[in-house]
Amino acid sequence: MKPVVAIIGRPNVGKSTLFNRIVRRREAIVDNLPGVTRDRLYGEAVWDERPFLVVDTGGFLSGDDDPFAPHIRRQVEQAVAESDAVVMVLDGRQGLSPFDRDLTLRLRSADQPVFYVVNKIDGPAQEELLHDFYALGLEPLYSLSAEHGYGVPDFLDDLVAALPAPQPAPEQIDPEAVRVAVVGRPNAGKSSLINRLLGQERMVVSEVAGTTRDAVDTLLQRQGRAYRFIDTAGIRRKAKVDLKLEKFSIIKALKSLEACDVALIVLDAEQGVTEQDIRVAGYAHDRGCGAVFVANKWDLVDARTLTPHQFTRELRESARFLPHAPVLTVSALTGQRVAKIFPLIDSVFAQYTTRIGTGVINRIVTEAVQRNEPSMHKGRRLKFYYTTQVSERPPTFVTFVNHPEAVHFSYHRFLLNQIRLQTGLDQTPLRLIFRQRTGKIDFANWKKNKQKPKSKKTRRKKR
Ligand SMILES: Nc1nc2c(ncn2[C@@H]2O[C@H](COP(=O)(O)OP(=O)(O)OP(=O)(O)O)[C@@H](O)[C@H]2O)c(=O)[nH]1
Ligand SMILES: Nc1nc2c(ncn2[C@@H]2O[C@H](COP(=O)(O)OP(=O)(O)OP(=O)(O)O)[C@@H](O)[C@H]2O)c(=O)[nH]1
Repeated sequence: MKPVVAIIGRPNVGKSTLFNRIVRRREAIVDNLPGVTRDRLYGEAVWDERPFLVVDTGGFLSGDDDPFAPHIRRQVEQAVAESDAVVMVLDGRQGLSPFDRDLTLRLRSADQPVFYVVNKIDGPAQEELLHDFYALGLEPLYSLSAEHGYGVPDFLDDLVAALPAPQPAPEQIDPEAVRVAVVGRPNAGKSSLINRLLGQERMVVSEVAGTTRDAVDTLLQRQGRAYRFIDTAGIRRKAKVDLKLEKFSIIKALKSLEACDVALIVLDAEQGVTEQDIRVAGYAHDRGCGAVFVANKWDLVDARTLTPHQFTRELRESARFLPHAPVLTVSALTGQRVAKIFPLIDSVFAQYTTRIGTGVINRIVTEAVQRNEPSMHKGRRLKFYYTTQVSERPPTFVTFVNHPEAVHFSYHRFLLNQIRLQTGLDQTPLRLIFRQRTGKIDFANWKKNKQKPKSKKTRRKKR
């Protein structure tokens, strides 16, 4: 699992510029489907072969919010508490503000490593702007230019060195259990739903140390199968004491999604589909986990004005990037249809972990290509040589092509839809990756070739 780095600081110091610089190289390649551009508060980054997630907390606030407003303080404090490292950005041109002093005092008691970054130092000549910051005794202090990149590599070297050691992938921690994340905006009914789910039948429920930092998971057995509800022990207890301190936490949601197989995305059906719901769904999409939309509070919906069918259509329209997530309308309050959730988790999980034999997938793609040939590329025909499943969670296929970069996204989508249709995998995300392959493939030795890629020299000879 990837560690999370939170970027904090007052408005306009350059948090989003720094964020973009850190994640830029990755962002361009993560999404290949159109219509998925969303306003992102977080991104994946890799430095020195260490992957991590970066969260731009500036996105939590609107531009002119008073930095001393209690809700903003709380957001920042929460971000600090939940991340694995904190980057506090300061403005080298504006100097220190009361807000900076206040925040740095609070950060002294943080458990995580804190990096102080003085931004807008666009070259060595400007280092003298740093005196004030040194005087405050901030350590470690980095001067850099997020805009131009000056000083950024050194800073990143130290940042990744301070991150916790990479954790084993969740499926290795707990190979038996289905890991479930329950996410959704505040007040959607997550805790009510969890309590209703866990109370619905005779189940052995226990709390275990979490798969994410500082979290306590809920473990349960149901009909001979184990489920791990990630970071939910706190949510359950909170409902009992009715303590409503916590607000929406993007970092918590991200971490739970990182660690899960199946996400229950809880919505408040009475409120309709909101932007925040779609944002949460977007995280699930990015993560590539299985997902189920749980439209809660259905008891409050007037059946004459909104049918489950209409609600589903509205949701599908807004979350087009998750067409495979089943939608279920429930009421945590009355228990209506809550019993259908576990069977849905099971069927999504089964698809999410499916393996399709090479012969089968290869035939599906070959036939699809024969039926609907791709357009030419620079006067040459695109050739699809061979398809195989390379991993599951989610099922991921690689197709070898003579010109991978020339496959149009609509053709990519066509092939994915064909795979969906022919395999019946309609409830899980699927991935299809195109790889370069020139000339004919040696089927018998394909596996061997994959492990030991041919040297450039022999490949050139083949052409
Ligand atoms: N000269 C200089 N300007 C910078 C640098 N980094 C950011 N800026 C400028 O500072 C301004 C604010 O940058 P943002 O990245 O939007 O700041 P932010 O902290 O995300 O702001 P909020 O979204 O309001 O929280 C922009 O006009 C940037 O162009 C830098 O390294 N040098
Ligand atoms: N009518 C009705 N009310 C519900 C239902 N589920 C939850 N509620 C109410 O909605 C409110 C929020 O429920 P919670 O379970 O605390 O929601 P949550 O998503 O855990 O909230 P946060 O802690 O803010 O994230 C409470 O007043 C619940 O009683 C439901 O199915 N029907």
